Amino acid sequence: MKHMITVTNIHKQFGSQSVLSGMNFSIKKGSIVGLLGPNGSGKTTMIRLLNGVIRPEQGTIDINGFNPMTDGNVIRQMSGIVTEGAGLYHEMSGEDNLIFFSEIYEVKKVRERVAELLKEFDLFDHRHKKVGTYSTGMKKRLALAKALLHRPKLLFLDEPTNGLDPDGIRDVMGYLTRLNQHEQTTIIICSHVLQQLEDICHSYVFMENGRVLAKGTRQQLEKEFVTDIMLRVETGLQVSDPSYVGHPVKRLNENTLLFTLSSKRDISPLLQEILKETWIHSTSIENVSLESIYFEVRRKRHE
Ligand SMILES: Nc1ncnc2c1ncn2[C@@H]1O[C@H](COP(=O)(O)OP(=O)(O)OP(=O)(O)O)[C@@H](O)[C@H]1O
Repeated sequence: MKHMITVTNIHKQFGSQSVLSGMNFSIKKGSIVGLLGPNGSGKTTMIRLLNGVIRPEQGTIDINGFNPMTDGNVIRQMSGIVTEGAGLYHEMSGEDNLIFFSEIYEVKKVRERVAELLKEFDLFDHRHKKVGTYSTGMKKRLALAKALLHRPKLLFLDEPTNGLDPDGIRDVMGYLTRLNQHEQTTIIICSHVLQQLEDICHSYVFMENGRVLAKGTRQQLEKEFVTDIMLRVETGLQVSDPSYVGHPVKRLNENTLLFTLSSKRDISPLLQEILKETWIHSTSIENVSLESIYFEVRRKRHE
Protein backbone atom coordinates (compact mmCIF):
# COMPACT_ATOMS: atom_id res chain seq x y z
CA MET A 1 0.00 0.00 0.00
CA LYS A 2 1.25 3.51 -0.79
CA HIS A 3 2.14 6.02 1.87
CA MET A 4 0.21 9.24 2.33
CA ILE A 5 2.84 10.73 4.64
CA THR A 6 6.55 10.08 5.07
CA VAL A 7 8.41 12.00 7.77
CA THR A 8 12.20 11.67 7.74
CA ASN A 9 14.53 12.89 10.46
CA ILE A 10 12.52 15.98 11.40
CA HIS A 11 14.05 18.39 13.91
CA LYS A 12 12.23 21.44 15.25
CA GLN A 13 13.35 24.04 17.78
CA PHE A 14 11.59 27.01 19.31
CA GLY A 15 14.40 29.37 20.29
CA SER A 16 16.85 27.23 22.20
CA GLN A 17 14.22 24.60 23.10
CA SER A 18 14.42 21.45 21.00
CA VAL A 19 10.83 20.20 20.55
CA LEU A 20 11.27 17.48 17.91
CA SER A 21 14.57 15.66 17.61
CA GLY A 22 14.68 13.25 14.70
CA MET A 23 11.08 12.18 14.03
CA ASN A 24 10.70 9.30 11.57
CA PHE A 25 7.42 7.65 10.64
CA SER A 26 5.15 6.99 7.71
CA ILE A 27 1.40 6.72 7.34
CA LYS A 28 -0.36 4.49 4.83
CA LYS A 29 -3.01 5.89 2.51
CA GLY A 30 -6.49 5.26 3.83
CA SER A 31 -5.43 4.43 7.37
CA ILE A 32 -6.42 5.90 10.73
CA VAL A 33 -3.34 6.59 12.84
CA GLY A 34 -3.12 7.63 16.47
CA LEU A 35 -0.30 10.04 17.35
CA LEU A 36 0.06 9.52 21.07
CA GLY A 37 2.21 11.04 23.74
CA PRO A 38 2.16 12.94 27.01
CA ASN A 39 1.57 16.69 27.23
CA GLY A 40 4.35 18.62 25.59
CA SER A 41 5.76 15.66 23.67
CA GLY A 42 5.40 17.57 20.40
CA LYS A 43 2.21 16.21 18.82
CA THR A 44 0.71 19.58 17.93
CA THR A 45 4.05 20.82 16.63
CA MET A 46 4.24 17.74 14.37
CA ILE A 47 0.75 18.44 12.99
CA ARG A 48 1.65 22.07 12.31
CA LEU A 49 4.76 20.94 10.42
CA LEU A 50 2.70 18.50 8.35
CA ASN A 51 0.35 21.36 7.50
CA GLY A 52 3.16 23.63 6.43
CA VAL A 53 2.27 26.27 9.05
CA ILE A 54 5.78 26.11 10.54
CA ARG A 55 9.12 24.91 9.12
CA PRO A 56 11.57 22.34 10.49
CA GLU A 57 15.29 23.08 10.93
CA GLN A 58 16.16 19.71 9.48
CA GLY A 59 14.54 16.73 7.79
CA THR A 60 11.95 16.17 5.07
CA ILE A 61 8.20 15.61 4.90
CA ASP A 62 6.40 14.12 1.92
CA ILE A 63 2.62 14.28 1.74
CA ASN A 64 1.25 12.46 -1.28
CA GLY A 65 4.22 13.67 -3.33
CA PHE A 66 4.12 17.24 -2.01
CA ASN A 67 6.35 19.14 0.38
CA PRO A 68 4.58 21.20 3.06
CA MET A 69 7.41 23.77 3.03
CA THR A 70 6.91 24.66 -0.62
CA ASP A 71 3.43 23.31 -1.43
CA GLY A 72 1.56 24.39 1.72
CA ASN A 73 -1.43 25.58 -0.28
CA VAL A 74 -1.81 22.28 -2.16
CA ILE A 75 -1.63 20.38 1.12
CA ARG A 76 -4.17 22.63 2.82
CA GLN A 77 -6.53 22.13 -0.17
CA MET A 78 -6.34 18.36 0.17
CA SER A 79 -6.48 18.22 3.95
CA GLY A 80 -8.83 19.20 6.74
CA ILE A 81 -7.83 20.08 10.28
CA VAL A 82 -9.62 20.27 13.62
CA THR A 83 -7.65 21.92 16.41
CA GLU A 84 -8.46 23.03 19.91
CA GLY A 85 -9.37 26.57 18.86
CA ALA A 86 -11.33 25.33 15.81
CA GLY A 87 -11.42 28.85 14.30
CA LEU A 88 -15.20 29.22 14.21
CA TYR A 89 -16.94 32.60 14.22
CA HIS A 90 -19.06 32.75 17.35
CA GLU A 91 -21.19 35.72 16.25
CA MET A 92 -22.26 33.89 13.09
CA SER A 93 -24.73 31.01 12.85
CA GLY A 94 -23.51 27.44 12.33
CA GLU A 95 -24.78 27.49 8.78
CA ASP A 96 -23.18 30.84 7.95
CA ASN A 97 -19.85 29.60 9.31
CA LEU A 98 -19.94 26.63 6.93
CA ILE A 99 -20.99 28.82 3.99
CA PHE A 100 -18.18 31.26 4.77
CA PHE A 101 -15.51 28.53 4.87
CA SER A 102 -16.95 26.86 1.75
CA GLU A 103 -15.99 29.96 -0.18
CA ILE A 104 -12.44 29.88 1.16
CA TYR A 105 -12.11 26.21 0.18
CA GLU A 106 -13.86 26.83 -3.19
CA VAL A 107 -16.45 24.17 -2.44
CA LYS A 108 -18.88 23.41 -5.29
CA LYS A 109 -22.66 23.25 -4.70
CA VAL A 110 -22.24 25.00 -1.37
CA ARG A 111 -25.91 24.87 -0.19
CA GLU A 112 -26.17 21.10 -0.74
CA ARG A 113 -22.83 20.32 0.87
CA VAL A 114 -23.52 22.51 3.90
CA ALA A 115 -26.99 21.01 4.42
CA GLU A 116 -25.59 17.50 4.04
CA LEU A 117 -22.93 18.08 6.71
CA LEU A 118 -25.32 19.87 9.09
CA LYS A 119 -27.59 16.82 8.91
CA GLU A 120 -24.73 14.33 9.22
CA PHE A 121 -23.54 16.03 12.41
CA ASP A 122 -26.99 16.54 13.89
CA LEU A 123 -26.82 20.32 13.65
CA PHE A 124 -29.50 21.00 11.05
CA ASP A 125 -32.11 22.03 13.61
CA HIS A 126 -29.60 24.42 15.17
CA ARG A 127 -28.25 25.87 11.92
CA HIS A 128 -29.61 29.37 12.48
CA LYS A 129 -28.32 29.73 16.05
CA LYS A 130 -25.14 31.66 16.77
CA VAL A 131 -22.16 29.37 17.34
CA GLY A 132 -21.46 31.25 20.61
CA THR A 133 -24.61 29.65 22.02
CA TYR A 134 -23.60 26.12 20.96
CA SER A 135 -22.58 23.49 23.52
CA THR A 136 -19.01 22.11 23.47
CA GLY A 137 -20.24 19.01 21.64
CA MET A 138 -22.04 21.05 18.99
CA LYS A 139 -18.95 23.22 18.44
CA LYS A 140 -16.77 20.12 18.04
CA ARG A 141 -19.20 18.66 15.52
CA LEU A 142 -19.34 21.94 13.61
CA ALA A 143 -15.54 22.09 13.58
CA LEU A 144 -15.48 18.61 12.06
CA ALA A 145 -18.09 19.58 9.48
CA LYS A 146 -16.00 22.65 8.61
CA ALA A 147 -12.88 20.51 8.18
CA LEU A 148 -14.74 18.17 5.82
CA LEU A 149 -16.43 20.77 3.58
CA HIS A 150 -14.02 20.24 0.67
CA ARG A 151 -13.96 16.42 1.03
CA PRO A 152 -10.31 16.26 2.08
CA LYS A 153 -8.31 13.09 1.48
CA LEU A 154 -6.38 13.72 4.68
CA LEU A 155 -7.76 14.77 8.05
CA PHE A 156 -5.77 16.02 11.05
CA LEU A 157 -7.52 15.94 14.41
CA ASP A 158 -5.92 17.40 17.51
CA GLU A 159 -7.75 16.07 20.59
CA PRO A 160 -11.08 15.75 18.75
CA THR A 161 -13.01 14.50 21.77
CA ASN A 162 -11.84 17.01 24.42
CA GLY A 163 -14.84 18.21 26.38
CA LEU A 164 -17.27 15.71 24.84
CA ASP A 165 -19.56 13.48 26.89
CA PRO A 166 -19.58 9.69 26.27
CA ASP A 167 -22.40 9.95 23.71
CA GLY A 168 -20.57 12.73 21.90
CA ILE A 169 -17.35 10.72 21.83
CA ARG A 170 -19.12 7.65 20.47
CA ASP A 171 -20.81 9.73 17.75
CA VAL A 172 -17.56 11.37 16.61
CA MET A 173 -15.67 8.07 16.60
CA GLY A 174 -18.49 6.40 14.66
CA TYR A 175 -18.49 9.19 12.11
CA LEU A 176 -14.72 9.00 11.62
CA THR A 177 -14.87 5.25 11.10
CA ARG A 178 -17.61 5.62 8.45
CA LEU A 179 -15.74 8.45 6.74
CA ASN A 180 -12.62 6.31 6.55
CA GLN A 181 -14.53 3.32 5.21
CA HIS A 182 -16.62 5.18 2.64
CA GLU A 183 -14.14 7.77 1.39
CA GLN A 184 -10.83 6.11 2.34
CA THR A 185 -9.87 9.34 4.10
CA THR A 186 -6.49 9.09 5.83
CA ILE A 187 -6.98 10.29 9.40
CA ILE A 188 -4.37 11.31 11.97
CA ILE A 189 -5.63 11.71 15.51
CA CYS A 190 -3.56 13.26 18.32
CA SER A 191 -4.78 12.27 21.72
CA HIS A 192 -3.85 11.12 25.15
CA VAL A 193 -7.15 9.36 25.76
CA LEU A 194 -5.98 5.97 24.58
CA GLN A 195 -9.14 4.05 25.34
CA GLN A 196 -11.09 6.00 22.73
CA LEU A 197 -8.59 5.30 19.99
CA GLU A 198 -8.37 1.60 20.55
CA ASP A 199 -11.35 0.70 18.38
CA ILE A 200 -10.76 3.02 15.48
CA CYS A 201 -7.01 3.32 14.79
CA HIS A 202 -5.22 0.93 12.45
CA SER A 203 -1.80 1.88 13.80
CA TYR A 204 -0.05 4.12 16.30
CA VAL A 205 2.96 6.37 16.69
CA PHE A 206 3.95 6.73 20.34
CA MET A 207 5.91 9.93 21.01
CA GLU A 208 7.91 11.19 23.95
CA ASN A 209 10.17 14.24 24.22
CA GLY A 210 10.05 14.89 20.49
CA ARG A 211 11.00 11.37 19.49
CA VAL A 212 9.19 8.26 18.31
CA LEU A 213 9.22 5.71 21.14
CA ALA A 214 7.49 2.97 19.18
CA LYS A 215 5.18 2.58 16.19
CA GLY A 216 3.08 -0.06 14.53
CA THR A 217 -0.28 -1.79 14.61
CA ARG A 218 -1.61 -2.90 17.94
CA GLN A 219 -0.68 -6.50 17.12
CA GLN A 220 2.88 -5.47 16.27
CA LEU A 221 3.23 -3.42 19.45
CA GLU A 222 1.72 -6.20 21.51
CA LYS A 223 4.16 -8.71 20.04
CA GLU A 224 7.14 -6.46 20.64
CA PHE A 225 6.33 -5.14 24.10
CA VAL A 226 3.94 -7.46 25.91
CA THR A 227 5.96 -10.45 27.07
CA ASP A 228 3.63 -12.05 29.60
CA ILE A 229 -0.12 -12.45 29.29
CA MET A 230 -2.07 -11.69 32.46
CA LEU A 231 -5.26 -13.76 32.27
CA ARG A 232 -8.05 -13.03 34.71
CA VAL A 233 -10.34 -16.02 35.22
CA GLU A 234 -13.59 -16.07 37.16
CA THR A 235 -13.76 -19.67 38.31
CA GLY A 236 -14.54 -21.98 41.20
CA LEU A 237 -11.04 -23.48 40.99
CA GLN A 238 -9.37 -23.96 44.34
CA VAL A 239 -5.59 -23.57 44.09
CA SER A 240 -3.24 -23.75 47.00
CA ASP A 241 0.07 -23.51 45.13
CA PRO A 242 1.51 -20.29 43.81
CA SER A 243 1.26 -22.09 40.46
CA TYR A 244 -1.26 -24.24 38.61
CA VAL A 245 -0.28 -26.62 35.75
CA GLY A 246 3.00 -24.77 35.51
CA HIS A 247 1.65 -21.20 35.37
CA PRO A 248 2.08 -18.67 38.19
CA VAL A 249 -1.29 -17.77 39.70
CA LYS A 250 -2.52 -15.21 42.20
CA ARG A 251 -5.93 -15.07 43.86
CA LEU A 252 -7.63 -11.70 43.37
CA ASN A 253 -10.83 -12.50 45.27
CA GLU A 254 -13.03 -15.44 46.21
CA ASN A 255 -13.83 -16.44 42.64
CA THR A 256 -11.16 -14.69 40.62
CA LEU A 257 -7.64 -15.84 39.78
CA LEU A 258 -4.92 -14.04 37.83
CA PHE A 259 -2.65 -16.31 35.78
CA THR A 260 0.64 -15.26 34.23
CA LEU A 261 1.13 -17.02 30.88
CA SER A 262 4.07 -16.77 28.54
CA SER A 263 1.92 -16.74 25.41
CA LYS A 264 -1.69 -16.66 24.21
CA ARG A 265 -1.20 -20.25 23.08
CA ASP A 266 -1.28 -21.27 26.75
CA ILE A 267 -4.83 -20.00 27.22
CA SER A 268 -6.85 -22.89 25.72
CA PRO A 269 -4.95 -25.72 27.42
CA LEU A 270 -5.15 -23.90 30.76
CA LEU A 271 -8.91 -23.37 30.48
CA GLN A 272 -9.44 -26.97 29.38
CA GLU A 273 -7.52 -28.11 32.44
CA ILE A 274 -9.64 -25.95 34.77
CA LEU A 275 -12.89 -27.09 33.11
CA LYS A 276 -12.04 -30.69 33.92
CA GLU A 277 -12.33 -29.71 37.58
CA THR A 278 -14.88 -26.92 37.83
CA TRP A 279 -16.77 -24.03 36.23
CA ILE A 280 -15.49 -20.87 34.50
CA HIS A 281 -17.78 -17.86 34.19
CA SER A 282 -15.52 -15.40 32.43
CA THR A 283 -11.97 -14.70 31.31
CA SER A 284 -10.20 -11.55 30.14
CA ILE A 285 -6.67 -10.57 29.25
CA GLU A 286 -5.66 -7.75 31.56
CA ASN A 287 -2.60 -6.28 29.92
CA VAL A 288 -3.18 -5.97 26.18
CA SER A 289 -5.30 -2.84 26.15
CA LEU A 290 -3.73 0.00 24.21
CA GLU A 291 -3.21 1.79 27.51
CA SER A 292 -1.25 -1.05 29.10
CA ILE A 293 0.81 -1.52 25.93
CA TYR A 294 1.60 2.19 26.04
CA PHE A 295 2.79 2.01 29.65
CA GLU A 296 4.80 -1.09 28.83
CA VAL A 297 6.47 0.68 25.89
CA ARG A 298 7.42 3.60 28.12
CA ARG A 299 8.65 1.31 30.91
CA LYS A 300 10.83 -0.74 28.53
CA ARG A 301 12.23 2.36 26.83
CA HIS A 302 13.24 3.81 30.19
CA GLU A 303 14.92 0.64 31.47
N1 LIG B 1 5.14 28.51 19.05
C1 LIG B 1 5.85 28.02 20.07
N2 LIG B 1 6.83 28.74 20.65
C2 LIG B 1 7.58 28.25 21.66
N3 LIG B 1 7.41 27.02 22.18
C3 LIG B 1 6.45 26.25 21.66
C4 LIG B 1 5.62 26.69 20.57
N4 LIG B 1 4.77 25.69 20.27
C5 LIG B 1 5.04 24.68 21.11
N5 LIG B 1 6.05 24.99 21.94
C6 LIG B 1 6.63 24.11 22.98
O1 LIG B 1 6.89 22.86 22.37
C7 LIG B 1 6.64 21.78 23.26
C8 LIG B 1 5.71 20.77 22.60
O2 LIG B 1 4.43 21.32 22.42
P1 LIG B 1 3.26 20.64 21.61
O3 LIG B 1 2.08 21.55 21.71
O4 LIG B 1 3.73 20.26 20.27
O5 LIG B 1 3.02 19.34 22.48
P2 LIG B 1 1.79 18.36 22.50
O6 LIG B 1 2.37 16.98 22.47
O7 LIG B 1 0.82 18.71 21.45
O8 LIG B 1 1.19 18.62 23.93
P3 LIG B 1 -0.33 18.65 24.44
O9 LIG B 1 -0.72 17.23 24.64
O10 LIG B 1 -0.18 19.38 25.74
O11 LIG B 1 -1.14 19.38 23.43
C9 LIG B 1 6.08 22.41 24.52
O12 LIG B 1 7.11 22.50 25.47
C10 LIG B 1 5.64 23.81 24.08
O13 LIG B 1 5.75 24.71 25.14
